[in-house]
Amino acid sequence: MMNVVLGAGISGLSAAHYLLKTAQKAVVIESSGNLGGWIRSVRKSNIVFEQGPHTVRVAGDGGPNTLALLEDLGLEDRVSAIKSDHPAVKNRMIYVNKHLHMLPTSIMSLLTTSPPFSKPIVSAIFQDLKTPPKVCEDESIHEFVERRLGKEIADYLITAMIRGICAGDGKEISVKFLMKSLHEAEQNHGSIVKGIVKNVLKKQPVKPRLPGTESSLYNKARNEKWSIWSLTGGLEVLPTTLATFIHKLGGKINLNEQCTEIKFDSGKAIVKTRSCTYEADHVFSSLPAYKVAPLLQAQHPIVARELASIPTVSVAVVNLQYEGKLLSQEAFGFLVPSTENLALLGIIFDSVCFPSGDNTVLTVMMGGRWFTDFLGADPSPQKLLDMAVGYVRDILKISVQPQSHIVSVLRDCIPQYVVGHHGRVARIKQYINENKLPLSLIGSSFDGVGVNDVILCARRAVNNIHLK
Ligand SMILES: Cc1cc2nc3c(=O)[nH]c(=O)nc-3n(C[C@H](O)[C@H](O)[C@H](O)COP(=O)(O)OP(=O)(O)OC[C@H]3O[C@@H](n4cnc5c(N)ncnc54)[C@H](O)[C@@H]3O)c2cc1C
Ligand SMILES: C=Cc1c2[nH]c(c1C)Cc1[nH]c(c(CCC(=O)O)c1C)Cc1[nH]c(c(C)c1CCC(=O)O)Cc1[nH]c(c(C)c1C=C)C2
Repeated sequence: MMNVVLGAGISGLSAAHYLLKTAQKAVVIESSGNLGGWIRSVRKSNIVFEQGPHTVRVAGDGGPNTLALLEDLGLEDRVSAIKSDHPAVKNRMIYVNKHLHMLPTSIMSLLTTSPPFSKPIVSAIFQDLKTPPKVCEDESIHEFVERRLGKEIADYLITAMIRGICAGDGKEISVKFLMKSLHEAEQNHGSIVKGIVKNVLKKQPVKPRLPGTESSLYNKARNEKWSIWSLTGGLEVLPTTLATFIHKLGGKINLNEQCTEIKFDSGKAIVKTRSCTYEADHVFSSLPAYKVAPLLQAQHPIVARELASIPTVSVAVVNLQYEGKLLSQEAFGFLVPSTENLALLGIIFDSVCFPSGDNTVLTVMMGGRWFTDFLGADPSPQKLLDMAVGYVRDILKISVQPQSHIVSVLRDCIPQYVVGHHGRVARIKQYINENKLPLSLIGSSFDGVGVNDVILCARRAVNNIHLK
């Protein structure tokens, strides 16, 4: 079987790897001159600055799968793990009313009142139990949490979390993005608490693990209680190592080649680029939905319209390095809820997460859903640097100038799973199935925005064409 994979980000490279491992052929077509898509690690002054993802989670459906991939690639010794008792895991803060507040983590802290909350978090349980259910297919995560758990939790916790995962607005993002099971609990049992209790009492069948996702590395991660990890040299080591394996297994990666059209004829796919036409048995597209839409427009305008309506947001990322240990809090970083009305989304304390010598390393993230409102259409690197340094000075009280910095604008880097997203994705998949198109849509626009999600999605897509 000849397969064309569009995009050499982590999804496209993973799909090619899985295809080649099952003795299929794969050619990867990438429009830019780089591997890894949004995974970008830049070494400067002997420090690795991450412009995209910083860490990957061990937990969740995709966690074991990614660790199995690392083991397959021989990257076990490069893993830099952060255990669950590390301050970067335990301590997360939010910035509210011009102050940083540690989020409650222990049972005790849930029982006591601590600012910015006016009641103990545990009181949300009573609100949930006394609130009648609202029957609905989907709604915003803010609306759901405000109704069931209270306005403060929705305003402070939920909007911050949504900014820290998809740089989006909690009032637009679907409840199913992060709280699918809690939404189902309300729909099926009338409240979150009742749903959770019923599920605990009803013996849940053990979810079978996807074959091939077992690994000694995951067992080690479990035994040693890893929570998140990165790689020595930066996360970009993962896509570059994948590319080496793809070449070794006989696959091809064509950089600087942009796909311009996909057509289907007699069960085959015709993929056009500016310089070439490829005939393939199957196409795996890992491009963001808004970039796949025009490629399908001529032959499949209905699905193209659905794809084009999955929005994205841009994020300005400013990496900063200061001499000396200047942070007064040991934490992963802090997030800014939407209530604060700031361009700043949050700051990651990289030097708390990973050893960085006698330096303070920070990543300032700005814009997201509010990019043009606060930063304008095309902010200059100097403006973004000044804003980032200003936030660090005002909030973290670090008033010296950074020794080095990198400013980047990540255009349309994170898809937004707005209310109705899951229905839209189901319709797109149904269209592809009904029309028997030899096409798999993978990447972060559809079934999860994290690194684990997109690698797992690539694996499932490759497994699925085997079954057809
Ligand atoms: C700022 C930021 C922080 C993040 N932090 C985390 C984190 O901490 N943890 C985590 O798990 N995840 C994080 N993520 C998410 C993670 O980075 C993404 O899920 C992942 O990188 C998406 O990979 P992908 O391969 O699906 O897409 P992409 O990386 O977008 O790759 C798609 C590729 O397709 C190419 N392409 C586009 N158009 C064409 C065309 N017409 N023809 C050929 N090629 C084309 C692009 O150049 C690109 O290389 C973060 C993302 C961002 C932006
Ligand atoms: C401020 C902006 C952003 C920060 N990180 C991201 C953005 C847009 C992107 C991102 N972060 C996470 C993921 C998903 C990973 C997954 O689901 O596997 C993505 C796409 C992980 C994450 N980061 C934070 C949280 C609460 C999560 C969810 C999972 C987890 O608990 O690890 C918090 C957080 N992100 C940022 C900051 C400054 C911050 C908190 C202090 C930056």
